Amino acid sequence: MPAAIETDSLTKSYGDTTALAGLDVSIPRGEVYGFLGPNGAGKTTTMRILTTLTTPSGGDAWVMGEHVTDRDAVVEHVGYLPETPPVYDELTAREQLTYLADLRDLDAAQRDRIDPLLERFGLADAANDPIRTYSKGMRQKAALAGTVLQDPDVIFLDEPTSGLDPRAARTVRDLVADLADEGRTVFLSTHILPVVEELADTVGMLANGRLVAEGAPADLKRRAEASAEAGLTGSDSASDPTERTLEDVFLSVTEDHAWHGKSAESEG
Ligand SMILES: Nc1ncnc2c1ncn2[C@@H]1O[C@H](COP(=O)(O)OP(=O)(O)OP(=O)(O)O)[C@@H](O)[C@H]1O
Repeated sequence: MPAAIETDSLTKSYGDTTALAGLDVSIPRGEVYGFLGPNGAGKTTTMRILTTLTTPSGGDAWVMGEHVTDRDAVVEHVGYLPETPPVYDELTAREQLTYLADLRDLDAAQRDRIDPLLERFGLADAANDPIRTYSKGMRQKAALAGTVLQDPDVIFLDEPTSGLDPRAARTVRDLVADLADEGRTVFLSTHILPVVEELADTVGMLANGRLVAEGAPADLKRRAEASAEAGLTGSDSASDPTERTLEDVFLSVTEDHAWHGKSAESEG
């Protein structure tokens, strides 16, 4: 059975800027993969390639065994929640989901998911109110409902909790955990380390378009502890190696790779 997501030496350039410099990942079905990286590392570019919104410059990528150049085959399998929720202020949540169902030519069985989804995402009472009256968390939930409407196998989420208050962020994290429990593959891009520590089975750390570390969150922390004890890495935030966090790992591996291309600072 093919992996949910597979990339082989995937590259993407925009003019002189190298966004991806040879990405190799293999993500089994049903896994929550936390994709971490500083600004400009290439996270959004990766998700846009894997959802067929942009084409790679080189290398290969497959989603559920379908090559990303076969747009019709890939879109059947994927849902994508971009960083800015794609919702229309003047529509109600129910109208937004119906509009998406029309746009994607969904069948009656898929349309029957609209009401249960509104219920599940806590939007049933507000389903007939215009989205412009929603809080940020409600907007994000409406967008996430749209992402899973066609029952995708693989869900790509770009910073799904960014800008939400703690309660709304908790709700979105719980919904992501539920989606994973249903056996879907979740590709979760974020800067927010506690979110991946809580949700991810595997974490991939990206810097300058390359994967610089990969493993289970606990394994990455153990590796960081071991290298700290050996005096190999230094981070101010964890003088006690037993208290190393994923953040320390993230900071040390992304710093080590800063010389590969443009530095984070030069991105503006
Ligand atoms: N459409 C584009 N045209 C030109 N350059 C682009 C374009 N999209 C991305 N880039 C560049 O490619 C690099 C990777 O960008 P990308 O958006 O994939 O990073 P990211 O990891 O998602 O960053 P962030 O965390 O800030 O969203 C950056 O240097 C960015 O400026």
